Amino acid sequence: MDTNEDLAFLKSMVMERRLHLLVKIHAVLRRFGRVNPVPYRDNAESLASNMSKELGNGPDCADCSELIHLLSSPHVKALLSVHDVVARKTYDPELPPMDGDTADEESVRIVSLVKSQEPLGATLKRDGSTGAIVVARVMKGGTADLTGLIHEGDELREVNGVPVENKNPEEILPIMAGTQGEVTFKVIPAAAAKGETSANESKLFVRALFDYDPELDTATPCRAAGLSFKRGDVLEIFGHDDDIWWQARRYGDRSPRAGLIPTRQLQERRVAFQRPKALFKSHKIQKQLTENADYGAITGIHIAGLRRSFRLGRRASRSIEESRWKIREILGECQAPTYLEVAPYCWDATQHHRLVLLVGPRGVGLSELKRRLLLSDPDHFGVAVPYTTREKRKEEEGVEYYFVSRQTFELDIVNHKFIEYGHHSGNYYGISLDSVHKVIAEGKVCLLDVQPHAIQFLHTAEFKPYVVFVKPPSIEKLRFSRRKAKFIATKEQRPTTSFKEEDFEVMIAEAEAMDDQYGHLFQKVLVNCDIVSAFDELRAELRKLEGAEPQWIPVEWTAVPIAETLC
Ligand SMILES: Nc1ncnc2c1ncn2[C@@H]1O[C@H](COP(=O)(O)OP(=O)(O)OP(=O)(O)O)[C@@H](O)[C@H]1O
Repeated sequence: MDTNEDLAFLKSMVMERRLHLLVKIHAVLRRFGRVNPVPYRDNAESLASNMSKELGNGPDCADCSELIHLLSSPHVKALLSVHDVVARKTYDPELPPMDGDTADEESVRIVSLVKSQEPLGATLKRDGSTGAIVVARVMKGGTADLTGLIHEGDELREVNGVPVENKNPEEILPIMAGTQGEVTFKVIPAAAAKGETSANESKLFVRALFDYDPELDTATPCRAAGLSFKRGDVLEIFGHDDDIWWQARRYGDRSPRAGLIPTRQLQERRVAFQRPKALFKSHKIQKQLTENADYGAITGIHIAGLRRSFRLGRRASRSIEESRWKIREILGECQAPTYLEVAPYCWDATQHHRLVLLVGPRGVGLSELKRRLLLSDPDHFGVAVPYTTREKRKEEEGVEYYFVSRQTFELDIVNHKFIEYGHHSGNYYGISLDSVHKVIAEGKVCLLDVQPHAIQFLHTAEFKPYVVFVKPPSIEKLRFSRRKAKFIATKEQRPTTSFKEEDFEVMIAEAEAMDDQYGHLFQKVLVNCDIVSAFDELRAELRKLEGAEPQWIPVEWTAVPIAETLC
């Protein structure tokens, strides 16, 4: 028993008079079942009728009159009729033949539902053409749905004996509110209700890529029936044949009742209206990124993928993929972030690990978190070794860098081998897909910090990327937590410097811009305030990827092609 509401519902149910009568009938039937009585005859009804007639034709007598009166009472007649049915074991009802006049008559259904504190889970509307009150929606998992007695399109004639013709839907609610427990409806069933549809509905799970609050939605047909959700929530969708409103339930919610949410089409149309604003914002931020392209951070440790020169270089120029993404966005070709169809996925040891992508504004602590993960378990985590065209010093090939010629590097750029690349002090630096493949092939979790535009490039069934967005805390907490931290200085050789107020402001602005533009691609948002807690949280989150609990991943990543035969 979860809530007081459930208790109240159970109490009202066990106090129902009809339930008591049913229990009594059950007890009596069980008693008689044990005796196993055999019917003496199966025509008690006609026998009683004949007897009444004969007694009526006979002499007057008080006892005879009383018996005639008794046998002609509807209850006794009904009892004898039921007796005959049971004796003959002919339980299928025999319907009277339909004559021409009654064939077109409306069939009326009386439906009785037991009401708890919760709404019954159906929305009503007034039919524009007929003025009738009809059931607009039956919310999945609500009381009305669970009984199977009320269907979409049913026309309401009476509620608790009160006719509802010419009433507005809002006037009907008080009629129901006045009663405790049972609510009775007189309905004309919708034609569609005669066929069962819900059992065959296919299940659809989506991840919401935006926040939704029905209270703020002026277009919703019924605010009270709306379902609020946050970006990242997994939703189970029912009745997805409606173009405007879906019924949905948040996965893992205890309430079985579904709520209304905008459909993908509706949300895409809404986003299309907002797009020019988003574009303007992202351009502004992009300018900031370029102006501040020299920032980096110090790790003090020489692990591949954490080298300062690479990190400085990667920011100096935009990758080809970024340019493409930008162009697509400007042309409005990219899909509006609405819902992503997802399916449950469980990693097992026979598969490669998912790629872990860390994104965040400059200086937020991506390298620090990566470094701590590597040190915590070097056999489990790995980072992709970058490629460079600079001269090899006292380094080992493939440990800190792969050293390649300028010509090879440029060919690889043309062949889209780089996830990201950049220029620093006249040399190219870049992370190639080959480096990522190598780490994955070693059976390790590949940790990669990328600019967010690169996520799309890696969003494939092969990598199944798990994207962690590392964001800064409030500016006050940043000032306090970073007071001893050193930030990589510029390439003009100031080796290290402390964070300045301006760095914090840029960090927060960049984080907001990233969240606005790419937030729908993030699976985890990690606030890096205290480094120890942030690391622990990240470590725990990454452990979950290998746990028994299913992860929700895009459905196309799980699709196994079904072989077809040409005949
Ligand atoms: N939570 C934290 N508390 C205090 N110092 C931190 C925290 N997180 C990171 N730092 C420090 O801040 C500095 C910058 O961090 P880091 O180098 O990891 O940034 P980054 O996100 O990799 O950015 P970039 O790639 O631009 O260097 C480092 O000195 C790091 O040790």
